Amino acid sequence: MEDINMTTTERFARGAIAPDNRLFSNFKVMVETAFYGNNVTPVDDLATAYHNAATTPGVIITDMPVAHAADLGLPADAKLLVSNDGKVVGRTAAARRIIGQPGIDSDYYAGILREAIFDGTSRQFDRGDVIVGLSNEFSVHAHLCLNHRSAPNFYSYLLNFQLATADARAHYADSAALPEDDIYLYADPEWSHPDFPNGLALFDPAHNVAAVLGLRYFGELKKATLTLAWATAHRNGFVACHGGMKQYDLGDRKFTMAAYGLSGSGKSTITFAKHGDKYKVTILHDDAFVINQQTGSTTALEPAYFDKTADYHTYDDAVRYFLTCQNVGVTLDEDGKKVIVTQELRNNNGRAVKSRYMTPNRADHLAEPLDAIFWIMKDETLPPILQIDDPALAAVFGLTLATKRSTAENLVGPVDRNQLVIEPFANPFRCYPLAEDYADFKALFHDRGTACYVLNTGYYGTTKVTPAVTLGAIEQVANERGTWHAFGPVPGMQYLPVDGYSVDFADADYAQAFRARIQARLDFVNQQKTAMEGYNQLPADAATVLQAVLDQL
Ligand SMILES: Nc1ncnc2c1ncn2[C@@H]1O[C@H](COP(=O)(O)OP(=O)(O)O)[C@@H](O)[C@H]1O
Ligand SMILES: C=C(OP(=O)(O)O)C(=O)O
Repeated sequence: MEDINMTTTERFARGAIAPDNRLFSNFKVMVETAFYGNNVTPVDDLATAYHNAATTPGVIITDMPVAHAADLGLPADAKLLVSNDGKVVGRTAAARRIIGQPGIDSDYYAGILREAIFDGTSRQFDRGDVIVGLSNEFSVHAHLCLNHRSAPNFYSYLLNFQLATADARAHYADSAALPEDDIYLYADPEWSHPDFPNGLALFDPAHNVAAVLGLRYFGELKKATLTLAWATAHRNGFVACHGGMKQYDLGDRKFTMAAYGLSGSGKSTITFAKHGDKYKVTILHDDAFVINQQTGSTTALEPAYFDKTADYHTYDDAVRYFLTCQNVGVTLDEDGKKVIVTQELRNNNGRAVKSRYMTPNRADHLAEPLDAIFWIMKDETLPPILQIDDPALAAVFGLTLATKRSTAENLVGPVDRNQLVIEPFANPFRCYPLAEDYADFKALFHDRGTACYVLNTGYYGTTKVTPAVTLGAIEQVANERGTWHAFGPVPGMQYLPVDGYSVDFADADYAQAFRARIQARLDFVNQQKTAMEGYNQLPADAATVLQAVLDQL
């Protein structure tokens, strides 16, 4: 069977097509079958995908040329394409349902999905193939079947992941075999159902299939694919990371770091920071990668970047690398040319798919293990940067990563964006028990001696931590320059003094506020014993570590 597949399984010997083959499930069969309908057209080259996108009603073909068009396999005169979604301009976490998790009635969702797929047969779809994971250590074959009306997002998808061209297939043909299904993602934004007014993103992670229904935002397709790829990685000896990763070449040594943060919290800003071009920086990726648990090496999952356009003005040099934009404006420049309007003028969370050429020193795989992990939080009681020396505390701070939701997310119901939320390891896409990620990250700190820092990219008290402060702090860590001070009475934690962000545990209000935040973390750990029928319950040491901090305060 293996010899007719790449790293994951697409084809099956006829005798292996049976209910006792663990690679089959009803969801896998439902989703994959839809790909072969006569309403589905295969699209296997970027020129066709570009043409389909450019001719979709409402798409704007700007007058902004795409840099490196030919290198990317695009028509030489390809332009930046703009498509806009409507009311919802972010990812809807509330739409996610994971088969196999407590409270999810798999028969009910099987019925919903069969009906959705039948409903889709009245529309035209496109299908295409990509590779997720850009090294021979980890690469997964993935297939998308998407409503043709969403041709702009189909084009973005083929750009965002590695298109499975004959060359790319050959390149990854020798990859480590993964005993897993290929990924199949079916998506139909025109689906609607009264029970799911905010859409439905349904996953059968054990069989690498998902259906994204009634949702137009490109990030849904990207993150659905990563959800399955991360779970596959996790099952096969890799740590799944929702983070940005880069490596500084400091002459006599290298400094390899990753920053983990919830959507919109600063991963891209930190990863792409140029530090005034003082250092040669190699970028692995700003959103997703996996760590090989045996060797510590890292692999990026996507060649391109999908980022906010908030910090780019129309004439920013980086805009040359924008391939598509979502939820941004268009106006005419002084020559009457159609150009994009960014900086959130039209709506929040304007986005662009940008090519890898934006980062001249880009690597898909780094052999050197991580020197440091930065947890990005938004917790008013944390100074701009903390160092956590104690490996147990380092893992527990990642486990209880406290942050706020940004406009990258479409919040359903009365959810306050200023409410502190705990999002373990900044990964709301995990579809396996949390204790497994806790064990993986704990091993990085305990066994590999990876250093740990916490960045606060929100407010410290009422003072905003600016990107300049965050980037300056990271630079000091990379250069081993700063002088660290004990963080009040907490053993194993230190902070880097920054003007305007003083730390004073003698201030009773501050000490009390910090204590309350540690208590909130402990409460979160304890709640996992019963929440979701204990699916995410944690080993006792997680609570013990937090209780020990509380006892010191
Ligand atoms: N201290 C900070 N560090 C990083 N980004 C910050 C900070 N303060 C504000 N920001 C802003 O927050 C946004 C973070 O977005 P981005 O880096 O794209 O996040 P992500 O990659 O995690 O989705 C940017 O607009 C950035 O300018
Ligand atoms: C696109 C997303 O994430 P990020 O802001 O991390 O790029 C997302 O979560 O939908």
